Amino acid sequence: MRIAIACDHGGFKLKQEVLDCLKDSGFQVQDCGTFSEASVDYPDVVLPVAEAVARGEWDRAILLCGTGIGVAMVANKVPGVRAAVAHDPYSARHSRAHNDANVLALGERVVGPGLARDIVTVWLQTEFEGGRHARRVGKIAAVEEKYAPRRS
Ligand SMILES: O=C(CO)[C@H](O)[C@H](O)[C@H](O)COP(=O)(O)O
Repeated sequence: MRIAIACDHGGFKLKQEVLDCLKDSGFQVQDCGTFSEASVDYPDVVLPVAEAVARGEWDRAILLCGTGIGVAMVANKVPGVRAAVAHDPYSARHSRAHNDANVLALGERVVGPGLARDIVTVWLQTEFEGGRHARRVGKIAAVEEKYAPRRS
């Protein structure tokens, strides 16, 4: 599985923790920044990663900021991205099983490193269940299509 990870300054420390967790578990992960705690604007860092997920260059991405909310808002503007803010393992598991989330958003100011490790682990291990959930995810794609710019 090809995984990218990115954060703003508010998620920098937790990104390092999650990177260690992924490497400990044998995952290969590309660190897409930011690379220090200097203040940056989260849309600048996470939009290129979300676009790469939509193009299929990454199977999954993990995005971090202070709350997880800003990075998820940006990522969900990109057609084809389904970003889930999940701060408990139950939500993380169901964001995969039911929503086929391809981006996980985490907030360093919300969860501690131990819980974040559990969340990331279950999120990466859970498969999409398909079935009735595929129909619903298809309807999310239909919403994207409805609001896509018309090409003539
Ligand atoms: O975008 C966010 C909220 O959804 C993130 O939490 C940011 O990390 C946060 O807004 C950054 O705040 P700061 O006061 O500039 O550190």
